[in-house]
Amino acid sequence: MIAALLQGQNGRAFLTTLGGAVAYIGVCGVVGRLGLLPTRLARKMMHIGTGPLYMLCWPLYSAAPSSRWLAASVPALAGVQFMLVGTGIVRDDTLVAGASRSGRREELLRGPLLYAAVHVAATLIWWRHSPCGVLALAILCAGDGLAEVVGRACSSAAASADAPARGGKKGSVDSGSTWRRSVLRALARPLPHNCDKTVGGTLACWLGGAAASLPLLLYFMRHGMFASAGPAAAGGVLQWGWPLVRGVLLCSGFGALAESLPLGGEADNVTIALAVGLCSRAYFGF
Ligand SMILES: Nc1ccn([C@@H]2O[C@H](COP(=O)(O)OP(=O)(O)OP(=O)(O)O)[C@@H](O)[C@H]2O)c(=O)n1
Ligand SMILES: C/C(=C\CO)CCC[C@H](C)CCC[C@H](C)CCCC(C)C
Repeated sequence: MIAALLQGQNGRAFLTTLGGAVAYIGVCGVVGRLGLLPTRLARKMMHIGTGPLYMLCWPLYSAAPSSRWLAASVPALAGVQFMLVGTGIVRDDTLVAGASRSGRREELLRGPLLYAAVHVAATLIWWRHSPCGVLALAILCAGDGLAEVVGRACSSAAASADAPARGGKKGSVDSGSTWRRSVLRALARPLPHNCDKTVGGTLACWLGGAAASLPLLLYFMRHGMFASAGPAAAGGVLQWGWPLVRGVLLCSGFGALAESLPLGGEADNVTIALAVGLCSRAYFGF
């Protein structure tokens, strides 16, 4: 029965998605364990890459109603794996090295598990018949992921740009570095409503989320993924042009606003996806 199920188009699609998940998550783990990247960046690589790669597999599935369940079973299985490792039932030091900040297995039970749950929910609720799921996951992965990477980079670049000016001789700084220092200071400025996050990080979330969403939406449109909604869907917005770009920038802006909120913990994995999904539903209409 299972062999027969795995022989058809959906079986091949499932095995491709599962194989991709094992491979990509494994690579991130090895990168973290071998110290090829700092663990924080290895974790960001996993956070940023798994979602878009997962969605690239969606057109492989058939139009059968069961397809979304089969696709969603991959993040669900990953979530089970993270739960088993996070609780210590299964030992997987490579996975811990790739998915945790501190190297502690218990961390897998928070952000990563929520992230997997959001992927399951977005797949079952929106699947590939609506831009909501694509936007929610793309902005959660790319936007939220880049926010930390760019935000930290801006803060440290601004701090080191200011260091010689404080200690150097008067007049020893040329206008070019003055301009650069002003830009870095502006990007490193803390947000008025959340002093733990910066303007640069939030801009990266907004623009990075939009930059990841647009090609994915165009990829889905090219595969006729939204055709079931009918040509009049979204008032014809779902085609390359300013209305599409405007909608993506609006949804990504809502995602960046949600990411910037001082909610603490890993709640932003849910709030970003929810904010983007609702904004997308309001703008595109389905
Ligand atoms: N809009 C943002 C987001 C993050 N950061 C920088 O990245 C650090 C960590 O951000 P945070 O979102 O709290 O990261 P995590 O919650 O650890 O990451 P994740 O969302 O993947 O759980 C912040 O302290 C800040 O230095 C920033 O400058 N601006
Ligand atoms: C460290 C992470 C998040 C912290 O906010 C990433 C956690 C990874 C997920 C548990 C993996 C979920 C499964 C993927 C969505 C499936 C990817 C398949 C694709 C082909 C690589």
